Amino acid sequence: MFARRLINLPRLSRGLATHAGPVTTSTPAVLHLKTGQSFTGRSFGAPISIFGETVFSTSITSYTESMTDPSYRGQILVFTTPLIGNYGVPYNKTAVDSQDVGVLLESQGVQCSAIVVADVAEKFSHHTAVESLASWCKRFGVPGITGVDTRAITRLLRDQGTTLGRLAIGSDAFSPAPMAHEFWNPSSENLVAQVSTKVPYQLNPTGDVKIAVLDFGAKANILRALVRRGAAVTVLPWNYDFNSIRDQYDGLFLTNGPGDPAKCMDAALKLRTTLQEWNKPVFGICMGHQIIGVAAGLDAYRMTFGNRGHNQPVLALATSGSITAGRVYVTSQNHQYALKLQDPFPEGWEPFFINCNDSSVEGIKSTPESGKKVWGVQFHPESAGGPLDTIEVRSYGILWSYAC
Ligand SMILES: NC(=O)CC[C@H](N)C(=O)O
Repeated sequence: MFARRLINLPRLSRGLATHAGPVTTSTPAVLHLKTGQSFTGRSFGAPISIFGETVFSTSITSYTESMTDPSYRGQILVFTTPLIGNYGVPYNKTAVDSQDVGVLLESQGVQCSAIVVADVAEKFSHHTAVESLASWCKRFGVPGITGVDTRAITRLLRDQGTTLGRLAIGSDAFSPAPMAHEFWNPSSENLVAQVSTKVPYQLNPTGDVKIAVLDFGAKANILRALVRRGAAVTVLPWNYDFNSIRDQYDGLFLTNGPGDPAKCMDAALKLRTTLQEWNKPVFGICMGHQIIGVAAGLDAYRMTFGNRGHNQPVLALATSGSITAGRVYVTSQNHQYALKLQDPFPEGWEPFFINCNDSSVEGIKSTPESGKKVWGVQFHPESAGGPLDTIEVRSYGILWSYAC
């Protein structure tokens, strides 16, 4: 597959590996926060003004993966790492066949609404790079602001919590900040319905284990991870009635996705029936984990500023598969909501991981006595980008448990 991917890369990708030249303009840009603060800088990317939910990520690398993750839909993403864009953007297409999801990054295009960086790289250099971060943003209609104090913005977001924002570009930058009621709130919409597949499709149909995937806004690497382990994958819209076809499958997977899990109650109620009546493996990541938790009887809540970055430590509370109770794993995360830790847990369920920084629930599983094989993790074991500590979670999630 690797060789095929190289063959399919266009010549362009090698010819333009390094670029020198200005990527910013002198066009002014202002980031307004609903809480009243404004930050003035310079514009890059698309010269358009937008609203969004302002969040910060502590990831040092993988801006391309983060920005193409559908879970960032509607968000103005502040990078705490000062220099962003220095390795450019790779060609985002791979071979299109039934075994490949067709993209190198996490989806076809940029998903976040805007980005905020201290210092956008004027030069980029990487052997896979075909364009600058600024030109990529421009092509996808995504504005950026550079030259702002991202440390100050991050401190505000940590203290005040995730805040609605507006990135005003060009002449809009000279207009007064919007009134509090004018800020658009992406969480008021069903973002999952916007990013989920509209029609079912298959990957690797000749695979030996048949997995149905409920798509809440899947990162491509989740689908790759299943296909590479030999699964025949059927991707279904987020609210598809899986119970009507479940007999055809060996396992069910629920993906990550943007926004408030409360917007996906329909899926959680259908899943409750699945969990009651079906004993095959079910596994979920991030939004998928939250939906499993809600279906199991737990509550989800909105965190103050969420967890976003590739350096989030989680403590395992149970031993299962390659995971050992008492060990800490470094994980990749991107979430604003979490499941409430309650005591006791609903019957048949137990906490699996807990966050070492804020004690939020990072994983749940069915108990051994329940006779079920159900797991959910709040973090991203598929690690694109991010550390590989929990990489095996994805195997035992469905395929390992099926094989055992
Ligand atoms: N990455 C995700 O799936 C995010 C889950 C959910 N939308 C949240 O923000 O908590």
